[in-house]
Amino acid sequence: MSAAADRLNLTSGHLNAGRKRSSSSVSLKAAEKPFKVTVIGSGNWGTTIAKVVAENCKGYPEVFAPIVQMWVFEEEINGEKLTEIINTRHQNVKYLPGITLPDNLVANPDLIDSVKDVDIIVFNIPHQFLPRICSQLKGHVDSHVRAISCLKGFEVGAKGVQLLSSYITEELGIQCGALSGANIATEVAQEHWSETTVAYHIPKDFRGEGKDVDHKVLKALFHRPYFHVSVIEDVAGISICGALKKRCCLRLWFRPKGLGWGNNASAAIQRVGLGEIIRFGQMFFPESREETYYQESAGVADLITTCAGGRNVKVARLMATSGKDAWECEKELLNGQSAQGLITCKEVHEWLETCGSVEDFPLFEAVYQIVYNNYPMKNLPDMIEELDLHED
Ligand SMILES: NC(=O)C1=CN([C@@H]2O[C@H](COP(=O)(O)OP(=O)(O)OC[C@H]3O[C@@H](n4cnc5c(N)ncnc54)[C@H](O)[C@@H]3O)[C@@H](O)[C@H]2O)C=CC1
Ligand SMILES: O=C(CO)COP(=O)(O)O
Repeated sequence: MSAAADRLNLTSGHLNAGRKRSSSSVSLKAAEKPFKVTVIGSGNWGTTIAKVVAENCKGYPEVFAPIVQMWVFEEEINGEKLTEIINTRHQNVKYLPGITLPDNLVANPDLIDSVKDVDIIVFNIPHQFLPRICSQLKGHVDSHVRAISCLKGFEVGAKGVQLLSSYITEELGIQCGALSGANIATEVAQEHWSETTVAYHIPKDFRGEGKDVDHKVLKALFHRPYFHVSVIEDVAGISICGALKKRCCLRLWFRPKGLGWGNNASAAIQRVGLGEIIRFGQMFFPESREETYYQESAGVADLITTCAGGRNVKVARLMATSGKDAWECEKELLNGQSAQGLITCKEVHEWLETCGSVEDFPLFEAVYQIVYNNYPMKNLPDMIEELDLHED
């Protein structure tokens, strides 16, 4: 293949050097052996990202193998296996109804088989299932494999609070970046324009352009005309935003409306929440960059969209208006999907308690007390105020 012919032009997007956007096309070297991609997870976001990835794998056969495997936690829907429904009718009728999936996306219920000979794994499951998935994958994933985590959450355990990408790297011995943004899954699935942020560090054992995953390959894998990708280095920054915005703050965002308060109250809570997210990053992940919170889709933009229409907000709204507990509301509203804010809220509280830092995060703590100890929501302003006074 000639030097000119073995390079592809990605003209629809911009690859970022730091935050400098370039509107010029990106030249991508054809892969020596097209990268084989597997998506682990088939929920609302898992299926959406699998659709995006499968479209691009079909579109760039010089870079990616055309068939994309999607590992599905098998279940029966009206007597039919979900994998069979996806592979024959090309729809995930339970988690992403009404969206036609590309026919090169193959649902596979066998986790180990789905990662056979794979080069790139895209993790996309609710974070509470990650430890079990990783323990099953151990020994079945070669160290040359690269990964991207689309999960939003932390792993909190004996080692403290860990990014999920770092957890995957530690458990499986593979380089892992992250994808996070203002991305309500159904909007992306319907191809309504959205932005996202991918963050990835090129590892020391990088094997070279055309042989290994770099920022251009990741851009080609995730960028669509309706899904614009910026690729940066700050894995910690985008992961912290994704985990904390909905887990610990967001649930409150809709509460003001549930309580009959207005936009001013919502804005106040978002302001305090953003401050606490940044403080959390600075305290526990000093490598994260403050500008990521303001400039990237994964930062304040995700905060805004999730407050406006995310699942955690819907759960919070029902809690506020019905008086039911969070888990009842999750069950009633989400048909098997997960409002993971409920779990992260507790995990973060326990971690802050261990560190003696609860008082540095009055809003996070107020959310925890409301969800787990039935503190009245209407006391929120005072709870934040009181804790502020404590600080003084
Ligand atoms: N849905 C959304 O709009 C967005 C979600 N995210 C994040 O993406 C990640 C994945 O979320 P979704 O795909 O929306 O999941 P989801 O909330 O739709 O969860 C359902 C998924 O969990 C699976 N599941 C149930 N029990 C399981 C088990 N025991 N083991 C393994 N899997 C099991 C189900 O089969 C299904 O695929 C989460 O971290 C979420 O925070 C990020 C951006 C947008
Ligand atoms: O992460 C999301 C949007 O970016 C979706 O948040 P929810 O899980 O609250 O729906």
